[in-house]
Amino acid sequence: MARGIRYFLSVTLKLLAVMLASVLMIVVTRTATFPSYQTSPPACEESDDDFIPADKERLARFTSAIQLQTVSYERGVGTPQELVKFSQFIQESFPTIHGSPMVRRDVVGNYSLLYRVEGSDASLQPYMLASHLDVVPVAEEAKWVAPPFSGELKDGYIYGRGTIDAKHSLMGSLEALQFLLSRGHQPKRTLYLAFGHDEETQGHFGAKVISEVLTQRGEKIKFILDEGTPVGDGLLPGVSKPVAFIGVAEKGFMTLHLEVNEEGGHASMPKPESAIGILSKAISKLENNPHPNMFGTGVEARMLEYVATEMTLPYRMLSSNLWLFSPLVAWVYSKKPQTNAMARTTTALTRFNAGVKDNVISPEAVAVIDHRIHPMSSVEEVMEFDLKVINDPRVNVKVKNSRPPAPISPYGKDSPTYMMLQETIQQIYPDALVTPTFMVATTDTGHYWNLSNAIYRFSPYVMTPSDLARLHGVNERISVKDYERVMNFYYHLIVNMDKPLETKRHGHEDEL
Ligand SMILES: CCCCCCCC/C=C\CCCCCCCC(=O)N[C@@H](CCCCN)C(=O)O
Ligand SMILES: [Zn+2]
Ligand SMILES: [Zn+2]
Repeated sequence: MARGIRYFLSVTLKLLAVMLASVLMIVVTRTATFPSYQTSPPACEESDDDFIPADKERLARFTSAIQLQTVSYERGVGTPQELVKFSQFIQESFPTIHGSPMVRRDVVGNYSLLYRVEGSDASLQPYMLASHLDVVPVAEEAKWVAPPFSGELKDGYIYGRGTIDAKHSLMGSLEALQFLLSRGHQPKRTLYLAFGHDEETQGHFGAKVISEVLTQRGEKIKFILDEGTPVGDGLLPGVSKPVAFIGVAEKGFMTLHLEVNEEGGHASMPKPESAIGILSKAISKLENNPHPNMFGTGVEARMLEYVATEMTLPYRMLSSNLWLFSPLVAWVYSKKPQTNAMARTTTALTRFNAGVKDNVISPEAVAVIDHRIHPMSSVEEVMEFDLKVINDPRVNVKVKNSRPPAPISPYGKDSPTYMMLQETIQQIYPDALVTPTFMVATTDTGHYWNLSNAIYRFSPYVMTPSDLARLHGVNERISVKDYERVMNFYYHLIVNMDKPLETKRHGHEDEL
């Protein structure tokens, strides 16, 4: 009997050893032979007169744009006078654009701007560059090193609300267009510039109306580029080179209104449970029960694979073997807010209101939850999960607002438009790696899904880990160098969009 057990154990151990050796071999082989998704930057044809310098005039225009306090507060509550001023300022600052017979300008939804620059080849589908005129309000003004609406230049940086979100792309694309038109350039492909005025409150009166206008015109758009993920410096562990993240998708969102109504009364005779207590328990359950970690099921995994060959060895091994290490990477990702946001549907408790007086038991308690929905999940799945977690019929849960995750736009070598974007990025950042990702925040592109199946979100400035907090936060800023890159990025993009969307180099047919 004992011999039998010994034999069984030794066979099992041998089998395990063979399995382990095989797994090890696969891991080593994949690490050594994993394909590279990076392409070498296109040859540099740049000359001095093929470059937009961040000179005094251009910087002054950008500063003036930052000084306009185009704040969006709540849906439908903004700063109309400032938006009108911004619109006038744009008209005065870019006379070549506004005087060109090729350009049609429409004010849409009262304050948003839609420009159409007529291309010479009507057989080509138009494309669209998008941004927004509005900004978020300023909090903690005392902590700013320069006044938040000053556009002040300090140590090579321009400070101010809107410098990175997102007046750089609005002004940068206008500068590029003005530069090209002033040299007599007519684009081959028709180009739209779309600037919503209420992106920060979901674009219901701006981008949504722009989309309706374009739909009425029967437009189908070749590709759309909006504000988005940046060129990260130190954002991706294991990669020392800068990484340009192209947002090929975007999380959905669901804003929930939670309400509890109970009997109020005199604070001297409380019941065991109050409206405040019941709601607190519900939201505490939501916070303690995060939505499932979905890392490895979507674009976030491709993001790592695209840069795997450029990573330091341990990271390279993990990223080229996600079939095995996905659970480990998922766990690591869950540890930091910015990576956790890529791994799961997030739950942010953003408002909590109750009570009117110290000695009155509040009959009502209200909270707001801001969920950002992972591209592999859905509005329905998130709601079902929450109701199960709360599991209390006294908590009334209503959806204030929601949007499903965005469809995933084509990416990689099979997508000529993505490759064109990649090459344009490399013209500005020759040392950068380029990888697809999804946006954890939302953009106006949520209103453009019916216009195009190729929607990208990218902002051509560099962001370090410590810059993350500047976004919607204190000391938002962009370097002069980066603003110069932004202008030149749009310049190259417009020029590149006049070349055939290619084709031989990537093995595809020319397409419209
Ligand atoms: C491994 C990490 C790799 C991550 C790489 C990306 C790092 C992310 C860095 C920057 C993202 C910049 C995003 C800027 C766009 C912000 C858009 C925005 O503010 N949207 C608002 C819309 C509000 C609508 C009303 N709820 C939002 O999402 O809240
Ligand atoms: Zn923005
Ligand atoms: Zn924003």
